[in-house]
Amino acid sequence: MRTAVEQPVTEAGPRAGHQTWREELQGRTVVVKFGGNAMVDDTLQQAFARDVVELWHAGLMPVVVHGGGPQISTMLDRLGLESRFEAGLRVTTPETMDVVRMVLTGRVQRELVGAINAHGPFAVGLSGEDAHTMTAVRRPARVDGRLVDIGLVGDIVAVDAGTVRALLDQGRIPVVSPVARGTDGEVYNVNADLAASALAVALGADRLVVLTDVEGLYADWPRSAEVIERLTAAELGALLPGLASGMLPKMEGCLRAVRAGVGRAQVLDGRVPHAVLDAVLSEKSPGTTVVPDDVPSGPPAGP
Ligand SMILES: Nc1ncnc2c1ncn2[C@@H]1O[C@H](COP(=O)(O)OP(=O)(O)O)[C@@H](O)[C@H]1O
Ligand SMILES: CC(=O)N[C@@H](CCC(=O)OP(=O)(O)O)C(=O)O
Repeated sequence: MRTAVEQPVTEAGPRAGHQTWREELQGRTVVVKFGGNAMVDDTLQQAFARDVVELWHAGLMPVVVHGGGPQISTMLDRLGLESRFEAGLRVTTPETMDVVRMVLTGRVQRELVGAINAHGPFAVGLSGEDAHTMTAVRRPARVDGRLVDIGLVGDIVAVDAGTVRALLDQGRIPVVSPVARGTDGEVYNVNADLAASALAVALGADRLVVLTDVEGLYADWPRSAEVIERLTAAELGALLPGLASGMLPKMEGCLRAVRAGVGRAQVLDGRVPHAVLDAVLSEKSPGTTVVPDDVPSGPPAGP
């Protein structure tokens, strides 16, 4: 059971149109992945921080997993190092890994923790490395049917959610960086969508919400901007091999989550102010929603 943090928040409160706040929201865990592309706009980052605090006030237990791909690329560029991706995953040399760790845990996570804590003593930042929260093994990328070595990129094989759960029980909002300890003693760079998915599964979360810089999964990207509003895990499984770039790990994360018991996974446009709040607290279901195979078709009801 969650205990209240000491300092009450005074400025955050219900937004108009959210009369659907209900008893059933109490105590639900929602893992929110905040993508690096949505983070480059400072106003959006402040709005996101406020939304997360509002979710907390509504009785939910939000957990944030952040990205930072563009921020890593900018820093690599400044240092004269190359940014290269295979199947949406960054090719990570030991030199790159130092920069990834520094930017994600040292800068992006700190900024987000600061933005949330402008509303009260809520956020506590941690890296997937801390207290064995995330353990990974080296993963290659699949490119044109071949497995390609991409260096220190990890796939999560174990999550110890104890520290995150303890923070939630204390009334905190954990902010987690997607860096993992390897079973071989190395430190691994983990795609943030896949890290959020693994954490959502380990926490038995009700929802995984992924904020990005497009409206959702486009059916025929880049030719058309028609968003797929809802699909089952089986339908997504069939589409997955045809997906490209950043959308591939994102949808792979959604698929893994709903297959492993998360109630639903949503990909939303993080450029829309308060997207996460509208998606979680109202019946509206923008973006793309992935549901388990046994959920009947039609608009999803409630959280
Ligand atoms: N089918 C698709 N639908 C939508 N976006 C797609 C699709 N395929 C590839 N993309 C690309 O994926 C990008 C989102 O992934 P990414 O850049 O990794 O974002 P984030 O930083 O939020 O994780 C979009 O901006 C778009 O360029
Ligand atoms: C292996 C891998 O690709 N890791 C990502 C980690 C950050 C991330 O995923 O950030 P976004 O969510 O903003 O894309 C990277 O190095 O860019």
